[in-house]
Amino acid sequence: MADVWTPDSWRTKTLHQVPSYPDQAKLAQAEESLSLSPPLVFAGEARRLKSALAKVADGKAFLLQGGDCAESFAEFRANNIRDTFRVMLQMAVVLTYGAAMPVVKVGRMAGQFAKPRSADNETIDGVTLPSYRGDIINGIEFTPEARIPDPDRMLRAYNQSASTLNLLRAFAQGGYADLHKVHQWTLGCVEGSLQGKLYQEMANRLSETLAFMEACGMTSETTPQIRETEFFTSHEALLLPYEQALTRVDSTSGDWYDCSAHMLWIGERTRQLDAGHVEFLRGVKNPIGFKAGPGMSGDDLLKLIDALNPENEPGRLTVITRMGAEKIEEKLPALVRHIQREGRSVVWSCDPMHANTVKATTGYKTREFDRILAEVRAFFAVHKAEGSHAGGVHFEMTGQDVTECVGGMRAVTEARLGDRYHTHCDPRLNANQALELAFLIADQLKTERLNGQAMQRVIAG
Ligand SMILES: O=C[C@H](O)[C@H](O)COP(=O)(O)O
Ligand SMILES: C=C(OP(=O)(O)O)C(=O)O
Repeated sequence: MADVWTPDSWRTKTLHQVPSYPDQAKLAQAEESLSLSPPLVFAGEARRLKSALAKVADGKAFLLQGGDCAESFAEFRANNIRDTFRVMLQMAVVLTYGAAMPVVKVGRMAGQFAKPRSADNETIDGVTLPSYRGDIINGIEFTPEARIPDPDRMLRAYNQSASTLNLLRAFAQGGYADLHKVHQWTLGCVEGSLQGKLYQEMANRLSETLAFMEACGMTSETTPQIRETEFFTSHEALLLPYEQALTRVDSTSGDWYDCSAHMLWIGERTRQLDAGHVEFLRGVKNPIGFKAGPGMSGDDLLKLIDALNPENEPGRLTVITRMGAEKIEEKLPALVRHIQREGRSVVWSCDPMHANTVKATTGYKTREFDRILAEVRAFFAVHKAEGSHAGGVHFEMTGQDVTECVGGMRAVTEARLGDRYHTHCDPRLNANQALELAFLIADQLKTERLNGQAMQRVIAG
């Protein structure tokens, strides 16, 4: 790894999953245009998220990270943004209730466009074309023209991210997220389901509490925590020309921040220690994460942690494990032990989506809700056994009533996958499935909290 980091030092490294643009002059123009455009987030916000994540690392808060697998130009609608935001709010309320601790909300939104792929090419009916890599790179249409990487797509993704972020900020701070509106966040597709009913009951209890607090003088006007919420954005920092172009020096601290999102992560396919993505992210001061799949050894994990967070700063690093329901109990304990033994501070988060992808007999890429649940349950069990904090979850989900993952209480069956299968890449949880998971996690967090209290009583004698 080069000693001196610069925003472009990644260019001297091996690159995985970054496209070669045939039109280099157009690429340079797009990068120039982005580098002259306003940042999407500012450094102070990224620092606030880092402080919030430091509390997660310390066992005093919980991270909820979720949103689209791949944002797309075609699905860019205010209602889609609002509905995903609503489900995130609902999940956060459910989790806050269970955990009795703050929930840090981070969307896979306003920038989650680029996708790493398992194969470079795709073949349909004997025709082979380059794979689709997300709307920021090429088009999903199966034509030779659409699949050519086009640098102008970066500008469109930037503009869409700016509008999305603008709306998210308005929702989070403009009154929509006021806790008095807890009943109104319910989506039509959730009404009448068991999780919808559970949510209504919890919302009723919350309303009573708010009425009590109001009687004590704490209202939306007096208490910003009731009136508004903090909502952060994140995406996989895959397309490095785009990330570099949005990287700026913060005038307050003199440090570099990638201002395309508050938090960035490195994917499972691009976390090689000596390659470009690790090189780029080690130099920006945002809170960052990386995915850890079942092939990760304790030593590899430690090396990556030390490369990305040499000062062991709490909140800087989130390890997003994605082991698969079958492997997590075998693989995760050793990693947790190793990191505890070496005294590193990380947020442990569970992505139960990416190692549980299967192909349905109908040909659709899907995930079984039961396996997602099983990975989440095992994640909590392992952390409980190792005495560490199960810090967060990371989901691909949407507020839309899609049929992409099979199972759940309002079961999506394999035969119905085709009804509303809209994802541009991987299958997402729909609103009902996401809320069902939130209730399960809330139960786990409640158990963790009550066990902790019991332990405190024993220690106190
Ligand atoms: O979302 C993540 C990846 O891009 C995705 O799982 C890769 O999918 P593929 O195996 O279809 O390329
Ligand atoms: C590609 C992703 O995940 P992973 O790197 O874990 O496969 C993702 O989260 O979109």
